[in-house]
Amino acid sequence: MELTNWQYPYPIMMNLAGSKCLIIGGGPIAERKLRSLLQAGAEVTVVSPTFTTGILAMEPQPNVIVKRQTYDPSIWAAHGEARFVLVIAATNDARVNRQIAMDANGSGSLVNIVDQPELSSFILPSVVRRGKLVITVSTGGASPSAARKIAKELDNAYGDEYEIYLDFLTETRLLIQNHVKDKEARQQLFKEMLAWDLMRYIREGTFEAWKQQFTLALHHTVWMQPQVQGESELPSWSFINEIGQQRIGGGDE
Ligand SMILES: C[C@@]1(CC(=O)O)c2cc3[nH]c(cc4nc(cc5[nH]c(cc(n2)[C@H]1CCC(=O)O)[C@@](C)(CC(=O)O)[C@@H]5CCC(=O)O)C(CC(=O)O)=C4CCC(=O)O)c(CCC(=O)O)c3CC(=O)O
Ligand SMILES: NC(=O)C1=CN([C@@H]2O[C@H](COP(=O)(O)OP(=O)(O)OC[C@H]3O[C@@H](n4cnc5c(N)ncnc54)[C@H](O)[C@@H]3O)[C@@H](O)[C@H]2O)C=CC1
Repeated sequence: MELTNWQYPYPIMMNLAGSKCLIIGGGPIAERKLRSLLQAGAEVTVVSPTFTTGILAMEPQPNVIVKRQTYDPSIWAAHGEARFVLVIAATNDARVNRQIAMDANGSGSLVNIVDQPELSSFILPSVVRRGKLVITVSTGGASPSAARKIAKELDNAYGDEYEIYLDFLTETRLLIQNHVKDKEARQQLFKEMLAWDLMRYIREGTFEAWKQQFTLALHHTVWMQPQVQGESELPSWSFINEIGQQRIGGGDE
């Protein structure tokens, strides 16, 4: 279906930890959306007269509130000031879903109407995760199956080593941010880090040994010595870069 009012979707990553969300409907589609909202740390109210066994199994969780009733606009008022950040209309009744889209208007909530993307303010992509790495695929509603298929291909292409890799980059980036005061040197270093063949070390099993050597060497650089912090005379970043490129085992280069 052509999403007539979806000319140029704006992709964002949201922090939903502790945010209140609402799902109307209790079928497999509602269940799928509930699962992903809970993983994101949201507090979810689910309104429906019937539920899948999967939803009922999630009911005891402290951040799941189940209401056994058909949709009623009073849910907005009953909820008072604390508005729902996200609302998902996932009933199998297109008219009810449309009504929810209208009632949500002006509530400040973003809405996903599972059978009418043209009434939605957000839609969900297919997702592949490797720790901090999140790869999302969207076709803007053109073909959810195609989005899923492409995500599956990426799922195969990006292995678990990316999780280890990103954890290392996070750790090292923080360390460098805290210790290397010179902005240009910092940014140069972040770029250089990407050229190090760390994925190869991870695959070869030499990563842990390399990391130990790297961390040790990094802590011995002038940057890590408290007395030189903030001083104008900074050593060249290329020193750390040299350490980064030093391989351990796995043959020579
Ligand atoms: C617009 C959107 C709104 C939204 O839900 O956010 C939407 C709408 C609709 N989906 C329909 C059908 C199917 N959807 C899936 C699967 C997924 N659908 C998802 C997202 C989206 N689906 C949004 C657009 C995403 C995009 O294209 O970028 C995924 C990616 C994410 C998620 O749901 O979390 C998730 C894969 C998760 C994974 O990776 O596994 C499957 C396959 C399956 O279930 O296995 C089928 C059956 C096959 C088919 O139709 O292709 C129908 C027709 C209903 C009917 O005809 O009855 C509509 C309504 C319409 O098209 O009008
Ligand atoms: N966006 C997506 O990814 C997809 C969307 N769909 C659409 O999503 C709809 C829902 O799919 P399923 O979960 O498989 O349907 P389903 O028929 O299994 O479940 C519908 C649920 O909605 C509840 N419901 C019905 N009327 C209600 C009301 N007035 N108030 C509250 N709850 C109500 C029912 O009790 C039931 O729990 C489908 O009709 C289809 O159009 C289908 C496939 C994928």
